[in-house]
Amino acid sequence: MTSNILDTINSPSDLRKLNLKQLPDLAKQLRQFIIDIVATKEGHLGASLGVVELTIALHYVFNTPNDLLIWDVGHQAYVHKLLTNRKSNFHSNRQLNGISGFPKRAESEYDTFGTGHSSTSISAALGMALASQIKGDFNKHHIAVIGDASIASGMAFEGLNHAGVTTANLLVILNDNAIGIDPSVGALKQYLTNVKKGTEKQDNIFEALNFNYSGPIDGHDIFKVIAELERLKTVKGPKFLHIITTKGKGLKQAEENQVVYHAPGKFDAVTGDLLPKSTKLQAPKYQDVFGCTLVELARKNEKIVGITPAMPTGSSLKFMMDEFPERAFDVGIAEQHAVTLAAGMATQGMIPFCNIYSTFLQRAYDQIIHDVALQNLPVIFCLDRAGLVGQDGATHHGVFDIAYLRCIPNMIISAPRNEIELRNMLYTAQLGKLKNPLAIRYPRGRGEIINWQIPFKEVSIGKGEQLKQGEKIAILSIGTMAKNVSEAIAGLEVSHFDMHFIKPLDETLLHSIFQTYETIITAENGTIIGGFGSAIAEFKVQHNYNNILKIIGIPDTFVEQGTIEELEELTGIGVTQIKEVVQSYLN
Ligand SMILES: Cc1ncc(C[n+]2csc(CCOP(=O)(O)OP(=O)(O)O)c2C)c(N)n1
Ligand SMILES: CC(=O)[C@@H](O)[C@H](O)COP(=O)(O)O
Ligand SMILES: [Mg+2]
Repeated sequence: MTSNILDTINSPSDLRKLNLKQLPDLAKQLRQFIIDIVATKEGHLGASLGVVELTIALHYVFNTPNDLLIWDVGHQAYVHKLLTNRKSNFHSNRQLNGISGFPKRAESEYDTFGTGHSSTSISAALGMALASQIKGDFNKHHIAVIGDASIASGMAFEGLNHAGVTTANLLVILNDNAIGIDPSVGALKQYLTNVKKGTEKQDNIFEALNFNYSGPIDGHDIFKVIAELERLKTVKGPKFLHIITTKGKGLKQAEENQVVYHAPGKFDAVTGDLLPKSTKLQAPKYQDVFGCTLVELARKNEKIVGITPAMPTGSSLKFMMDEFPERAFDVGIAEQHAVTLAAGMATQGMIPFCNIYSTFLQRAYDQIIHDVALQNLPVIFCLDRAGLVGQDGATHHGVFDIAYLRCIPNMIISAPRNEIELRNMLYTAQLGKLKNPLAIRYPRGRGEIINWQIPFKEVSIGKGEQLKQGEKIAILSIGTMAKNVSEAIAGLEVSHFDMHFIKPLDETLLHSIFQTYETIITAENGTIIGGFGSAIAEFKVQHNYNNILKIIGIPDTFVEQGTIEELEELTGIGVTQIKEVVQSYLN
């Protein structure tokens, strides 16, 4: 019976006391630890199982935290966290007041750079390496671990391009498991496949960029990885180590179903089987309302094209990709490219539905302005995961899109309050009457309507509606915040309006509201700064109204991880908090 080595390990200095022969057992124990925790606490499983040996080797060979290690995306950093003093509180991973699901500088000195969005590690590691050079610290190593999908993103190439003309002590480790969340795509994927097969005839592209390339080596052979890392420690300048791993390594189901086990939800730690899904009839996930509706529409409208930057499953664009592979594109982790690709298509009369999570669309901000809005091209941005997303935390909450889109001329910004409204907005967007870029924001998770696939109805752009009649106070909500509002004001003599659009505002309705009610409250699942409430405040000022105005939204702070209910309460947009605000104006 092998002793439990993991019990004796809390930090890399403990790890470095082990002899090589003990490391395979440690790897086994780390794998089981992660499986046991993620099986009940949920989280990202496959990626961490794929880098157990690599993570041990890195902390074994390099003098972390003096040597600086960055995990690209960081969803694969669970082993890293277990080996850097966070084993005892790893059960709090991704939970309110617990540890983050991604590396976070404030959490540990070993988390040298916060990640969560992909493809940042090379630039950050190069920045650290050049800083070390400037400071004359020539003994420090700077290591970026980046996956095969993440290295295909533009920003990663920008980092490689710069590093290749420096003498920085930088080691880029490509963790090549041939998959992102969904299978990786593109010419680089084909190139890497050929390199692994030994059939690549072209020059090595990383050597062509002046990197000292080594590999590909088996990323699960801990002795080989350690030996290669030891060798690379003595090599000067930018280095590139190509390792081959299996996502989900060590758990049969995770290896065989890598897409699902990227983040499987709860599962049986012993058998590896997913827990049975509830058989109760449930409202659909918003992503499925998007995915199924787009297929329905695409069957009748040949101009519809769908685009996703590496999230076919997460966005449910996979349904259209399956049925219309010639009109639905996974462009890889390339949000900037996705937006301008859509713009190009729109110039040719196509109707592009560009589906990008709210948080990931942040990466393509100039493309939205420069390539789409300035040319007033009718691109339809489907912002999934808009609002608080829950356990992914601060790097992933889609709370900035209202503010970052609202200031852009020509933009139309809609926020359907439920699944039927989302369907109708998608339907309206492809009628050919749209002359502007349109953003449709909707949340992560399920809606509330079981029978949502009903006949389409055209939406009147820029029009709001009254949902409830009351006196003195009017509460204006946007999007699915309507649900919290209607629960909060149940039984109260308060009027409730769903404004449907953040831009353009329904000014006719707003004038009537400001001329009828003393107090106006706004509610949104987005930042107070620059959001929907700010737009209403601007309207109030521009038209010299003196009504009382209270804005309910996400405060000016980064919101950590937790359940959506916990975070709504924490940020003041939960039912109880909204009710307290309303009642304070009723008394
Ligand atoms: C900018 C950005 N876009 C999309 C995502 C969503 N995402 C998280 S992990 C992932 C796939 C990463 O694949 P890879 O780099 O190969 O790492 P692996 O999971 O295989 O270890 C994607 C697309 C993200 N985190 N950041
Ligand atoms: C790590 C990462 O960025 C993605 O896996 C993200 O967590 C997906 O979010 P959803 O689970 O909302 O699709
Ligand atoms: Mg990968």
